[in-house]
Amino acid sequence: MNKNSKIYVAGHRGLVGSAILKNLQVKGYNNIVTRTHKELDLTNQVDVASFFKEEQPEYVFLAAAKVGGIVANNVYRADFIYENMMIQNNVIHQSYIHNVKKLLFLGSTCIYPKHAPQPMKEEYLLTDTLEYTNEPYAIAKIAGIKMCESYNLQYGTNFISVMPTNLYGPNDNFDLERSHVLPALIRKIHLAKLLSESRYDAVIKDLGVSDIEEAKDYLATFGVSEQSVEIWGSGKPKREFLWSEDMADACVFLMEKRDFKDIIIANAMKQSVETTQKEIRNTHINIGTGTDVSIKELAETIREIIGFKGNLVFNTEKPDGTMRKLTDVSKLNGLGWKYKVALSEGVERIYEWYVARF
Ligand SMILES: NC(=O)C1=CN([C@@H]2O[C@H](COP(=O)(O)OP(=O)(O)OC[C@H]3O[C@@H](n4cnc5c(N)ncnc54)[C@H](OP(=O)(O)O)[C@@H]3O)[C@@H](O)[C@H]2O)C=CC1
Ligand SMILES: C[C@H]1O[C@H](OP(=O)(O)OP(=O)(O)OC[C@H]2O[C@@H](n3cnc4c(=O)[nH]c(N)nc43)[C@H](O)[C@@H]2O)[C@@H](O)[C@@H](O)C1=O
Repeated sequence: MNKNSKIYVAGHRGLVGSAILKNLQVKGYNNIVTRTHKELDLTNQVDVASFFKEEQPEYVFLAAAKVGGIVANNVYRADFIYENMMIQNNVIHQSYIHNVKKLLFLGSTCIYPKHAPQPMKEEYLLTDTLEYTNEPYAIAKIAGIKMCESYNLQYGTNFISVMPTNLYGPNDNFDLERSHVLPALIRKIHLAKLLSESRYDAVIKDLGVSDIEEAKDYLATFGVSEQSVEIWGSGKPKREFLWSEDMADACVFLMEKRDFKDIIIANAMKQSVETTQKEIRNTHINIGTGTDVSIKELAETIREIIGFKGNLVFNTEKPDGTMRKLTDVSKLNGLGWKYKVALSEGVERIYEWYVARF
């Protein structure tokens, strides 16, 4: 990519897309194309084809997707599989039709088997069954990886796939039902603290309701009160969290440095056919920190940073999901990239961002 290359960032207002856009702008890329969801619905085949014909982007970051936490994935199963498959089919296929030089597809570590050995290496893909709560989303993501791989092999395209761990940062979704754990706990614990300090105007404003009784009733449905905050599940599952701006930096780094064709050619030159085929099946790359914490530890860190004195109550009626999904990041580290923002620093930053924003 050179600084004048035409780059399309799909999903540029989301958690990851907004961080990729910022990273590219800071690095001096000056020919970036974007469309909001309202301007271009990526599930619409005809509209996506017209967009590519009109704009002819040279590089594509595919950060638009239907995304949500464990309950959203479990409840809106049809939406997760349908929308994600439609978005990625349209964008990947049109990128091939319009000779896009390189595309970066974002998968997720939930593509790996529920009981994969830890830490999870790229080669564990498709070796066992998936976690059921997010199976439709994971199957869509696996189809995306295989689509990139298949187009590369059949048509000689240069489409690369990355598998990020759980992400958090500015422009995240803070919805109490549909979001991921980290933004959900930031908001729940923040609101509990405001209640405990009788800062009712701030609670009403945050929730957009008309009075404090309505706010308290609503929060009670999520187990939030001045004395305590409900944490879903047992608190025992472990998760690995990566700051979204580090994630964006890794994406731009890989887009600049990594080529599918080079990997294939290099491997074919030096290895047996069998090893080359194995490598072709594992061209996706994990993006993460390589360290994880339990949900209980995460909740305690957030409670301490926010300064809430109440209790954390674990609701085991809610799903735990995968007990552990730690990435093996040796491939990424070997290419020369490592994360910068530690979890405690990231939680402080996102809490500041949340308070300033809301
Ligand atoms: N967040 C996480 O922890 C993780 C995310 N990922 C992956 O990273 C990528 C980005 O996720 P993230 O930034 O968190 O998601 P967000 O929900 O924050 O952003 C998704 C973006 O996609 C846009 N979008 C969704 N549907 C459509 C559509 N039909 N047409 C056009 N635009 C659409 C959204 O627009 P709008 O808001 O207007 O609908 C939004 O800008 C996804 O592929 C996700 O699977 C992978 C692992 C972890
Ligand atoms: C990124 C990843 O995100 C999803 O997977 P997940 O990691 O299981 O997602 P999560 O962040 O929602 O939960 C992590 C853990 O935390 C617990 N937990 C506690 N209390 C709250 C809570 O209040 N909200 C949420 N959401 N979870 C909570 C929750 O019960 C679980 O044990 C995938 O569906 C898929 O989208 C995907 O790839």
